[in-house]
Amino acid sequence: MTQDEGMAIPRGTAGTGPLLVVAAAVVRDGRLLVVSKKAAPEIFYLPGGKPDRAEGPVEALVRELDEELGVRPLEPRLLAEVEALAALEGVPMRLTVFQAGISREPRPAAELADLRWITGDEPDVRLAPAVRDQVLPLLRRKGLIVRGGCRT
Ligand SMILES: Nc1nc2c([nH]c(=O)n2[C@H]2C[C@H](O)[C@@H](COP(=O)(O)OP(=O)(O)OP(=O)(O)O)O2)c(=O)[nH]1
Repeated sequence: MTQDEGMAIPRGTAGTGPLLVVAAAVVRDGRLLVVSKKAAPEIFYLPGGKPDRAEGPVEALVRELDEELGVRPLEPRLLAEVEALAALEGVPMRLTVFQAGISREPRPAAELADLRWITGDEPDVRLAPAVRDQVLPLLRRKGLIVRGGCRT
């Protein structure tokens, strides 16, 4: 084994520090787009994932949204940097959230178990802690997510 192989750096980390993840907050008609993956179908969170090595955050966002939903993010703008435990790995995570539109109706890839547009009040949707405790409250404070959604 070479030294490089022995010290392989996991995707989404710089070797130390939190797991780095980028994700999109896509809001339509007062509802937030969340997905679940077949690996953990009971947990919903924002579409996105771990940047590949040397990939910038927006670059990673573009790739992940294409892979997961077959869409392009429109006018992505930084919404928040959130620190929480990663829903799947259970390790410290830094989630960079971009608010964005999407270029077309999402087409969920095979790795996804489900896709929902939520207000956060759905009793059957269990959200990742970062989304439940930080992203959703922020979007509510901004008036973007409303109870019951909105029709406009
Ligand atoms: N995409 C995303 N991941 C989140 C959110 N909240 C949260 O805890 N996570 C966690 C779930 C996982 O532990 C980790 C991201 O994993 P992932 O499975 O989405 O990443 P990935 O697409 O790069 O997947 P992989 O290549 O490792 O299979 O971050 C969120 O809102 N969006």
